Amino acid sequence: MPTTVTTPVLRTEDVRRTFGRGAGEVHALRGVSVEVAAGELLVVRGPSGSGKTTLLNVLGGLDAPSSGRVWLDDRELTALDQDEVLALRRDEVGYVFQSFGLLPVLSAAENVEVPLRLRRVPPAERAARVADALDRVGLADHADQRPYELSGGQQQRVGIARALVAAPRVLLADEPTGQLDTATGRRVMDVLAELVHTAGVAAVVTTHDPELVRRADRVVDLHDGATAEA
Ligand SMILES: Nc1ncnc2c1ncn2[C@@H]1O[C@H](COP(=O)(O)OP(=O)(O)OP(=O)(O)O)[C@@H](O)[C@H]1O
Repeated sequence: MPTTVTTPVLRTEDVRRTFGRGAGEVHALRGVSVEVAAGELLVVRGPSGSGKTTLLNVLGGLDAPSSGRVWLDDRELTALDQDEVLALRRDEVGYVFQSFGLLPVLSAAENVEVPLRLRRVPPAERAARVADALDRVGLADHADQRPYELSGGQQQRVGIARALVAAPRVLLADEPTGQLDTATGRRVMDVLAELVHTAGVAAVVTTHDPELVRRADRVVDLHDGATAEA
């Protein structure tokens, strides 16, 4: 039987993150080693204050660990300078935010288009990719509506389309269903999980929702900044 070797796209090695000093020191991450492969949905679960957001920030290059290393493919994020990390983030990482993070003056299509403009994709290609991304999240008929004209679940699906439109290697989502009612959150999570699998993106999603965990390929529990595989 041939064995399938899945090389991780994103990986941390003994990452520690300490905030403050002396008596006020907080050890947000205490030696976290995680990895996620292409097409894999890794859910990071943990109580409030366990270090989930800190871990996502470190994975996405928004924050640097106090020690340890982060790799995106064969590039060590923790060894790059700020401009290189910025470029990598722009080109290879998509984010989904708990509060959707859509620009209120832009239509759904224009919101989804933003990452393509940042990458200087030509207009005709932008239009085709935006239409395809909206179609994939089931919002082809809502392209011209502004965020306030959409439900919470629809807004988050726009957020997912925007995160994936530029075909990033990595998708990071911090409690993406945290602002949605349970049923809507689960439908949004179905869309997210399916797109992660079809797009082959390496995804890390934090959550409290036990149902969301069910859609994960792998679950890591975080407690006081330390991990245990569930
Ligand atoms: N910039 C910072 N300065 C000081 N302490 C911080 C900072 N960011 C996070 N922390 C602390 O690190 C710990 C982990 O925080 P983090 O936000 O990563 O937890 P979380 O699991 O995402 O929590 P929640 O589920 O409430 O969002 C907490 O004790 C928090 O107070």
